[in-house]
Amino acid sequence: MLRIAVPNKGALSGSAMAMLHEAGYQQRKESKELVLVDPENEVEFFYLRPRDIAIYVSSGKLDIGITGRDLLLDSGADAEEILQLGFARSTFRYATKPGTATGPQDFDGMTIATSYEGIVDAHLKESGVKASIVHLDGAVETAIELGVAQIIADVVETGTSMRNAGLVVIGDPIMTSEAVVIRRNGAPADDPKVQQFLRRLQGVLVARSYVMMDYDCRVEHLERAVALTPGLESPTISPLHHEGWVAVRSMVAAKEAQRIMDDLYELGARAILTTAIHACRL
Ligand SMILES: Nc1ncnc2c1ncn2[C@@H]1O[C@H](COP(=O)(O)OP(=O)(O)OP(=O)(O)O)[C@@H](O)[C@H]1O
Ligand SMILES: O=P(O)(O)OC[C@H]1O[C@H](OP(=O)(O)OP(=O)(O)O)[C@H](O)[C@@H]1O
Ligand SMILES: [Mg+2]
Repeated sequence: MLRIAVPNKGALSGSAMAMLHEAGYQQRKESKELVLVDPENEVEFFYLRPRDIAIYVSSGKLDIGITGRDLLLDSGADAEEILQLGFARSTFRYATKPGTATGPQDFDGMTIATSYEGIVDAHLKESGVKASIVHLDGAVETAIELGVAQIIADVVETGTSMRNAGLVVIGDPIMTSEAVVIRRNGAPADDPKVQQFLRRLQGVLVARSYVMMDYDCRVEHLERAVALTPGLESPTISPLHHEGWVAVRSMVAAKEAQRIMDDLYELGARAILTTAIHACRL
C-alpha cells in the first residue's frame, strides 16, 4: 500500500482533499478521522498537520505527502518536490509599518516575527543581516502593532491581511510557494505505485485546465484551423457525409477556448462545441 500524508487543516487541506477525490480516491467523511485505508486503490491516507508532513515523509515512514513548498523549505526536512499542484499559491515576504525599513539591508538590530523561522533564518544569513527572530504560530501581522517586532515575514496571497494591519511589503519576495507532492530525497524515482498516483493527479490538473473542442470545417481551411487547435498530440480528423467538410476534435486550454472559438468561426468553421473533460491520462 502506498502511504500518503494529506494536510488535515488550514489553507491546503480542502483543495488537497478535493483533488484526491477527483482523482478517484476515497476521502475521510469527518475531520476527526486521522487515517483512512482505501483498499480498492491500494493507498492509505494519513491526515497530518501541514507543517509535520515533510518530517514524516523524510523519515521514510510515509512514501509521499502533499504540503506547501514554503513548509517543506522551512522544515529543513530531507525531502524534495516531485509535482506542483497549482493551488495555495502565495509569496513569502517581509512587511513593516511605512517608514521603518525598505528592505533586509535595514534590518540589522531589528526583531522579525514569523511562523517560518527556517526560511527567515536562512534568508538573513544569505543576506548577511544580523537581526533576531521571534517565532509566532499565526496572526503574525499583529506583532508589530503589539510591539513584539519591527518587521514581519509571512505568507502573502492577496495582500489583504497586510493592508488591514496597516503594513507595507518591503524588499523582493523571499520565495513563491504552492501546494506540492513531496517524497524523501533519494527515494526510487520509478516506484510504480508512486508513478500511478502522480499520473492520477496530473490527470486532474489536465482535466481542470483543458476542454475538448469539436468543430466542422471545410477541407481547404483545415491546415489553418489545425494550427489554431494543435491539441496535445495532434487533432482527430473525420470525414463528414457532406463532401468537402471534415470534423475536427482537439484538446485546448480552457482559458483560451473562447478566443479560439472566435478565430475558428472567422475562418469559416461551424458547429464549434466545447465539452468538459472529467478525467484524463496523458
Ligand atoms: N491565504 C493563503 N493563500 C494561499 N496559500 C496560503 C494562504 N495561507 C496559507 N497558505 C499556504 O498554506 C500553507 C500553510 O498551511 P497551514 O495549514 O499552516 O495554513 P494556515 O491556513 O496558515 O493554517 P493555520 O492558520 O491553521 O496554521 C503554506 O504552504 C502557505 O503558503
Ligand atoms: O494575503 P492574504 O490574502 O491576506 O493571505 C495571507 C494570509 O493568509 C494566511 O493567514 P491565515 O488566515 O491562515 O491565518 P494565520 O496567519 O493565523 O495562519 C497567512 O498567514 C496570511 O496571514
Ligand atoms: Mg495561517
